[in-house]
Amino acid sequence: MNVEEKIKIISKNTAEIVTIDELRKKLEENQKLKGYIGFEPSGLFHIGWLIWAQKLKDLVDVGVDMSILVATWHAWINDKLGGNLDKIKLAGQYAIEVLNAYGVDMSKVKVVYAEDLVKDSNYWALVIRIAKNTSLARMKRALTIMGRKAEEAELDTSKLIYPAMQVADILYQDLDIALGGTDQRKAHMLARDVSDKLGKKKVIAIHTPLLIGLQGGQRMEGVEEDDYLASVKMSKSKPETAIFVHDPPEVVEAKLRSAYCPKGVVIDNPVLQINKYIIFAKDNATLKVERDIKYGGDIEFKSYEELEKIYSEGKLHPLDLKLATARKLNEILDPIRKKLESKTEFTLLVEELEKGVTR
Ligand SMILES: Nc1ncnc2c1ncn2[C@@H]1O[C@H](COP(=O)(O)OP(=O)(O)OP(=O)(O)O)[C@@H](O)[C@H]1O
Ligand SMILES: N[C@@H](Cc1ccc(O)cc1)C(=O)O
Repeated sequence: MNVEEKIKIISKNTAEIVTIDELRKKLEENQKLKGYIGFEPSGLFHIGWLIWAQKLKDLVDVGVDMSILVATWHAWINDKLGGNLDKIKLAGQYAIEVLNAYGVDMSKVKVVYAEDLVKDSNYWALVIRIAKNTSLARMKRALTIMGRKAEEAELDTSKLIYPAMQVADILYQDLDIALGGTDQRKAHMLARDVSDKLGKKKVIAIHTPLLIGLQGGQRMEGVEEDDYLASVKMSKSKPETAIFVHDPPEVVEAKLRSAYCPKGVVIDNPVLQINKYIIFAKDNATLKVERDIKYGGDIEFKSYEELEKIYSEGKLHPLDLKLATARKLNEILDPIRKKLESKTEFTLLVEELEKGVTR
């Protein structure tokens, strides 16, 4: 695979790469690249996460040495799962299982637990050096990477340490690439800025888009784009906005039937976004819409662009799109559901998490 082919695969369905020139240079120099994504293991895995899971897969496919950080301590700081570290760890194993079932070749991905990093005093030296090079205001603003507002730094002091830890995760592991949704941007920019001062490698940030929640969104003047997206994204702590990977087929269909999807509207339409970022993210994907002959008969889309065009022209009824999307999404989720059903420890965890999601 040549450099341009690699770049094409890496950049497909990304919101931004900071910077693409740095990435190209490293690929041209044939450097062996090390990348990571971190996540807080705090419960149910929703389909928004499949967007970065796909990118994780792509990066593995082009030969990047990827690791996944199970951010147990970070989740604990962020008050997830009632502060129960055992449950947090189990939720981490559950997410790894989902990634495996989704088709990420986990034999090629190193799984790192936050415990592995925090046991080394050098890690903590880095955290302090990062804090020393970051203003309090910037550290507070970075709290959006944990789904919190800057003011929430006042809740307890550990929250202020979280962004420095996330930056230390990157610098400590000497990474070339940090992957995450666009809401992780502030951590990655901070890592890039302090790396110069600390004489560390400047990480390349790859950001995947945030899937909007099933309720869609209402843009308001004066609200910054990042804040808007963070408030309307599909989120596990707002289960009513989300389709979870373990949801049974009929639940997936019911959720899609009631999703925001006005006729002809493309912007912030979750059903179209599911097509763009999840269904058509797969090679050679198609979407078959079954319709009565009097409504134009069956139609098969071979690319997302084709689908978007027809939909924006009002030539495809929302319900037809929703039902076709449910069918296709269920095909993608089927192997994940089957894998999870066969593991009782995870079925119990899912049941428990469904009863009382804490953040
Ligand atoms: N709706 C989404 N679409 C795409 N990626 C997402 C979405 N929500 C979160 N992510 C990405 O998933 C990773 C884990 O995020 P996070 O744990 O904050 O998920 P979450 O569902 O928003 O959880 P919480 O509701 O607990 O904040 C991050 O890289 C984040 O950017
Ligand atoms: N901040 C990320 C989780 C994370 C934690 C530590 C990291 O190094 C990376 C990512 C989130 O909320 O999902």
